[in-house]
Amino acid sequence: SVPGSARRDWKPVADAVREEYLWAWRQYVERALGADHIKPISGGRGDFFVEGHSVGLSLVEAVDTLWLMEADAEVARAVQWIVDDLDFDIDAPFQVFETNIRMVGGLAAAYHCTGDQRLLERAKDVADRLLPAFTQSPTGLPYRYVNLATGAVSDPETNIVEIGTYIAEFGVLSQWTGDNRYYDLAKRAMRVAYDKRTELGLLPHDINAETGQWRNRQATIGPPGDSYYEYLWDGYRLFGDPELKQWYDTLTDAILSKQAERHDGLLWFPQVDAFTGEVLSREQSVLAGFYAGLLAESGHVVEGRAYHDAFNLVQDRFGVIPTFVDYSTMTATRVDNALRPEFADSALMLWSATGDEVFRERAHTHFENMVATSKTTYGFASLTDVTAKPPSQEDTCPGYWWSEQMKYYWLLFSDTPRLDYRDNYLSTEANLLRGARR
Ligand SMILES: O=C1NC[C@H](CO)[C@@H](O)[C@@H]1O
Ligand SMILES: [Ca+2]
Repeated sequence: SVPGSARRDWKPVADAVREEYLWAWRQYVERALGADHIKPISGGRGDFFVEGHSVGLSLVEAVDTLWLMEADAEVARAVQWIVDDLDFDIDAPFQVFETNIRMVGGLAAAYHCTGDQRLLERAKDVADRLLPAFTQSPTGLPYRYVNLATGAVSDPETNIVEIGTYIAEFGVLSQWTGDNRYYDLAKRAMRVAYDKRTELGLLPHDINAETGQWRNRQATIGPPGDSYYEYLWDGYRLFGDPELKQWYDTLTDAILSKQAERHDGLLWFPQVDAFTGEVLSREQSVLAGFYAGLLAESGHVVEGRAYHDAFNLVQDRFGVIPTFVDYSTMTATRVDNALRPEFADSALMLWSATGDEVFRERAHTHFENMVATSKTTYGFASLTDVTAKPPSQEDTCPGYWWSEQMKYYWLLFSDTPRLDYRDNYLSTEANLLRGARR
């Protein structure tokens, strides 16, 4: 790490992050309180899960971020809305994966930060409404959708992300309520996929929840493979389960030996055929950038650094990382970017693992470029073309913006007393489930 004298004073950057965030929060409260999304260009309201049935997504995603920023009046306002107006008894199909990482996770994090028991009750309420997706499944792999009011399940054509990204949120619910059902259902689904790994030790990414059959041959560490691997490690980190670590290590060793590739001196992870190892595509999703942080925190620091170096070259080249780049030609094959947080996510993880200032510098560039390209009338907008001059915006702000990159920047630059920097856990949606210091 850098000697103290050379260490930059990051407080002005932390202040700027907090100022931008509280400005955006005021626009949301004034114009879209209770809506899943604010429309940042028009100031309108938008639904995420189900048209006409907002569940206050951006507000739920914001609570722990506001708390970490010591914006306690804003926290109280958000909690009041949740207690008074959030009702999950909605006769419509909700996507199980997205509802878990955003709503169960957001409410669980809000409870962890504030200690308000009513928030744990809400987290349990919505999690209980998701359970039929698991208990109705003949394989234990959850269906993709469940009706929150009737428990009717639908769509078995799923993937390893949507069957395998529950153990962090379900595991803390089991810990905090004493009911092991949540943990056991989440782990069982992960085991089913792991036990179907190929001879090469790789996993295809699409699977049928009713038959347990793989639906494709391609393996990826990007979507929809990414958070399955992330949650194997996270489940071990949070709950000490040695089986999860063994599954993670087995799959990660296979990925590093059969799904990693050096190109122009940089480390990349192509999509490969899980059964033969043949390279199928050298496109890299911006979402795959999380993997640099996961490798670093799980003991593969050299590879984690190298993968972040690769994405940093893309950030330097484009300013804002395109949704897909082909690393063999360094061209953008999809030029949009929906305010994706992964580069900042892994910068925080790598800074935590190494103490190396370079990761704060890279995250600072990510913050500055986001403000310069996404800030608009009533908030921050997703980009439709990062290569346009100036980059073009669309009238949407995703819920994860309220939970992810602004929190990563704040934790990187503020040294807030509200976080135990030595022992904490952020979920794949950056929900703080361990390490709040009240
Ligand atoms: O794991 C996730 N995947 C997609 C979103 C961010 O790109 C977000 O919901 C979360 O980080
Ligand atoms: Ca994530």
